[in-house]
Amino acid sequence: MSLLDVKNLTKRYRRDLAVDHLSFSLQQHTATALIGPNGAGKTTALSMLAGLLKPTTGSITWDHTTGVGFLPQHPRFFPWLTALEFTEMAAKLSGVEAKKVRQQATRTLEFVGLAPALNKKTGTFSGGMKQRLGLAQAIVHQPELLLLDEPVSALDPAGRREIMNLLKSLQQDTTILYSTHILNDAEEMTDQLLFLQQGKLVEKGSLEEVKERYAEPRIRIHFQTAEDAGGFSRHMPWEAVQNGNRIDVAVTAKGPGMQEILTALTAAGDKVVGVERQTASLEDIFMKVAGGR
Ligand SMILES: Nc1ncnc2c1ncn2[C@@H]1O[C@H](COP(=O)(O)OP(=O)(O)OP(=O)(O)O)[C@@H](O)[C@H]1O
Repeated sequence: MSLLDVKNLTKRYRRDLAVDHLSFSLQQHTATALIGPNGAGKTTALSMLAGLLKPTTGSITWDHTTGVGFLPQHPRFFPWLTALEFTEMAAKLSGVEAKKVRQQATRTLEFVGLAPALNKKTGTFSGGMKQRLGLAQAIVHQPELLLLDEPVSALDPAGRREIMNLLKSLQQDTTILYSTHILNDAEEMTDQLLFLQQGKLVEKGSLEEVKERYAEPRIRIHFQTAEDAGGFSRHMPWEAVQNGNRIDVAVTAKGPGMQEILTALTAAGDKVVGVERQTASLEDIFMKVAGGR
């Protein structure tokens, strides 16, 4: 069942189209990753969905009883409030019942790993702590739909891992739409990928569908030395890319078949130390899509 339907959503700033006829749906309890280069329109799209920005044209259809939580790209806090005071304020503003506010805020702060900082002023918080607090204010009212603008991009790898794990645990009973620059994260938590470029949706589908569409299998061959790799690729009739002691051979309709490669490898004997099959990573696909294939 779709929780939200977006049709031809467009935002124009003077002559520039920041978001250009964007259409997609969010199915309940799924995670959707919105990816695209700087300036692609991710923040503008999320801000319209969060109701903070008026679309120029297009429609956003959803059941208005659905609770929505939003984490902006650069969340701001009142530095003189403690984490608990701030989260309680967010809970009240989001309509949490007065008698449940304290308990709900405390539990949420514990969930995002801020239990030791409950009574610390937010003005003293590190970037990672602020990001956790931003997430806490977005989820304190247990929304069904969570919109997150770059929830992990500002964090170090350990912080990213932790927040991604928190988001994955929320995914069981929440629908999540999040933007990210970190493609490994998108690969990890996504039922649907939306690639934005210059405001337009240029690719959409599940991770498997998108990978299948851009699949370009390659065989990676590792040699003892870079000289061995160079010698092999010079005497080989196929197109290969050398990188130190390894080469990548594209397996295409016109290129070599597996059998031919294996025969060539046998001839190379003990200069070869390993062979592996590679498929396109999301990073490769992103470069192709963003590069205007
Ligand atoms: N208030 C504004 N006035 C004019 N142009 C704007 C405004 N906000 C955004 N834009 C333009 O709209 C386009 C999309 O910007 P947006 O911030 O939505 O992209 P983004 O994908 O979130 O980028 P980033 O990854 O850098 O955050 C950009 O060309 C930007 O310059």
